[in-house]
Amino acid sequence: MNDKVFTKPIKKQFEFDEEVAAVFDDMLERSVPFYKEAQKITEFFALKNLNENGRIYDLGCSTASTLLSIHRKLSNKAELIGLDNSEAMLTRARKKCEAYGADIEVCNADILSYDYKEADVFISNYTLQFIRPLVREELVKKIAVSLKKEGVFIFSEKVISHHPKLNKELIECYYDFKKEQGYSEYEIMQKREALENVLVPYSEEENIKMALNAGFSHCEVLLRWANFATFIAVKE
Ligand SMILES: Nc1ncnc2c1ncn2[C@@H]1O[C@H](C[S@+](CC[C@H]([NH3+])C(=O)[O-])CC(=O)[O-])[C@@H](O)[C@H]1O
Ligand SMILES: O=C(O)C(=O)Cc1ccccc1
Repeated sequence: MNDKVFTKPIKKQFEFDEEVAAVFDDMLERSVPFYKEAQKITEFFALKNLNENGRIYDLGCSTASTLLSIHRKLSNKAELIGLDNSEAMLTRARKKCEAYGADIEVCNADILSYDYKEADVFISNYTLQFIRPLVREELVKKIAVSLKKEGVFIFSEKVISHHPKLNKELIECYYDFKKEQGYSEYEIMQKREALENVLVPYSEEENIKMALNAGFSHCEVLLRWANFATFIAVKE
């Protein structure tokens, strides 16, 4: 279904409710530049770092698109676990997994309080940005602790620049992208307002610092387009 969520006046802050979940795959593909490329690069590095009988967690899995793309390429036995706290998203995730006959576990859980088992790979695409900064750092520490030695954490985020002029231009560049995707100026402004204080982006440097502070030995960018980036953090 096509995303028309912000064509009418908004009454509340942005939420991952039934209305958003129903159009979510279209919303993401039209709202995140190079979404499919970010998914492909996530899939590549996830598979490279997954051992036989290993485990991958996807935090904020939404409709399970990323885990399904990994599942399609999987040649060894592994446990794929998707976590999300929106039942509306998980209903769609389960339907898709069933349709593809994919053995993926999807759980309704808060990624902040979940009791993680040891894993080879953690993924969290466009989700940390919705976690309050103070607890965001704690979550990344928890991920680092739960990873095996040499395990990786792949995450994607909307990013800001601390150079005011450049930041303004990055946002302008992104709004041009959204217009090209068929969103009207009204929809763009409505969504911007709904996301205020809900989506809190860090800069590229702040994301890398956060990973290093959390115990990762290395973190770098795999892909960046204007204000969207995909990172990989490695645990030694
Ligand atoms: N505390 C939380 N606990 C669990 N889930 C949460 C929490 N907070 C938010 N979520 C969930 O995180 C997801 C973020 S969307 C991820 C896209 C996906 N990764 C993709 O690549 O297709 C990103 C976006 O919409 O920009 C939503 O499904 C929320 O319900
Ligand atoms: O659409 C936007 O304005 C964004 O910042 C990206 C996004 C994509 C999907 C849900 C929330 C934010």
